[in-house]
Amino acid sequence: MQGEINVGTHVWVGDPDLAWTDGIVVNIEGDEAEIQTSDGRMVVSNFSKIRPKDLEAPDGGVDDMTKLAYLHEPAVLHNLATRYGVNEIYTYSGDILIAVNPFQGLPYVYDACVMEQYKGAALGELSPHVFAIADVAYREMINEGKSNSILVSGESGAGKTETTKMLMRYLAYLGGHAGTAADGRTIEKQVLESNPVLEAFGNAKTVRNNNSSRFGKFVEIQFDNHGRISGAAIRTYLLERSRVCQISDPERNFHCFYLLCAAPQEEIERYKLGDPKSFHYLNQSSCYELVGVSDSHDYLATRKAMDIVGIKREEQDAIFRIVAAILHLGNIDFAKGDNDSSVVKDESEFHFRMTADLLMCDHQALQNALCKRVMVTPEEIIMKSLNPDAAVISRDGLAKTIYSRLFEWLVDKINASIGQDCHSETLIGVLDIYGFESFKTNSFEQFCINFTNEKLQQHFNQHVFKLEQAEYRNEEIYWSYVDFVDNQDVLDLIEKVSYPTFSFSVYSSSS
Ligand SMILES: Nc1ncnc2c1ncn2[C@@H]1O[C@H](COP(=O)(O)OP(=O)(O)OP(=O)(O)O)[C@@H](O)[C@H]1O
Repeated sequence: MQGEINVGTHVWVGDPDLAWTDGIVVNIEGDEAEIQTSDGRMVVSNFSKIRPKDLEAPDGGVDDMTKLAYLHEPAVLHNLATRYGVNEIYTYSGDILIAVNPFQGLPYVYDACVMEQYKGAALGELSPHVFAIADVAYREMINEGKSNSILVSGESGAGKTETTKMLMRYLAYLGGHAGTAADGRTIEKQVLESNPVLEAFGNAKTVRNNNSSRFGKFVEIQFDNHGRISGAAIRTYLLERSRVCQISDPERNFHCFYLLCAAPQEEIERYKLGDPKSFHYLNQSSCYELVGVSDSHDYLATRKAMDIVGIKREEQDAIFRIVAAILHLGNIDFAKGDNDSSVVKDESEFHFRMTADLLMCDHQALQNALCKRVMVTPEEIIMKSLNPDAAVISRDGLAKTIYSRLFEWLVDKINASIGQDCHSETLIGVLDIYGFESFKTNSFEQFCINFTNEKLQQHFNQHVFKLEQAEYRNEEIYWSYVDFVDNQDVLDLIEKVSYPTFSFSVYSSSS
């Protein structure tokens, strides 16, 4: 790189605030260059943070990164920023589509005329678009008779879920109107309409996104021999269970808790709810409301969406009964009993009774589940009393388990209502999954999320670098080897671990 850069060369130089800024090299000494930046500053930088700038790059950027003279970070970022400046949010990098979140409605980008234009157009014939990717997946499925998957990846708030919705809308447009539910609703409509229900129970406000999906989703759209949608299934992964009992400022718990606290008065009274501030699972953060969002409106909208996806009124009542039970459960505190055991504190008695009543379970059974641990050995079953701290862990374990089972039940219910086509031989899958996460404190959940992403990255590396380069080598084509970070060793370390076998199993009654 250093050889390409001389005094007078136009370059990009690393900048702590802007990531990269452009300028001209005015002096070189050893490993360092002095650069006059285009915003009038003089900076000195090591060559490792300097990249050559292509002066012939078109003013409006290029629609495919492979057309860039230099394919380095500042060139890629500059190209995306230039295009974003003229509302071009999509750019190709070969046959991969990069989407930059516009954070504003762009109806003209997604309307019916645009869908019609992309129908059957070859990739690259029209401007980069998410519809073009869906179109290729669909055409290849029809022409080659094989299933395809589209992977939507990116960090939180990047726009994965919105992109997934656009993909689904376009696939529904291409393959719509084959199977209909008994009441005349099409399968594709039911899949799209399941979004508000999944979002109410699986989404939450985070620091980066007011409506962040706290689960991964793989939607399978099944097609018949004529290329028409004949069934669908939604599979979910890695629900962030820990959020049920632990939230940090200024985040919120899953939306459904706040929706229920803003339900009509009659329901509030039925479930003995009230101000969200009075519930431990909600008041660990000072954020209760979202700007521009009405929880009471969204509660009614969620009920309506549940009607649409075929969840009966009595089932809906049962769902919200469980949501209310979890809120009461979180308010149960424990005092020290005899011999290092714990008992429910007197002031929590009301919440304890409400939890048992709403879960329709025996009071003593709930007390045991919270305050005792059952250990099963080959010889006997041992009941061990828990101290108050352990009982709190047990309580939170129960809340997380009930919530994640409720979520799984909802997904199963939606799937049963949409219906799968067991005769379908081809499908298009759309995977919308969290990107890499790295927080101040990382837990097992981050480990699972990052491991999944590392596996997906490896799949990408395998196809984009390894197989491609192997083919060049076989065909003796001259190319310059692309160096990339290969974390296969890390994956092997995790995946090939052999677990010791235990001679007895431990069963905790609450998890
Ligand atoms: N194509 C788009 N057009 C308009 N607005 C968009 C678009 N993509 C994203 N947004 C806006 O950005 C917000 C965040 O997007 P989205 O929820 O899709 O992100 P995400 O990558 O799925 O995040 P998370 O991983 O946290 O769930 C959306 O609520 C929407 O306001």
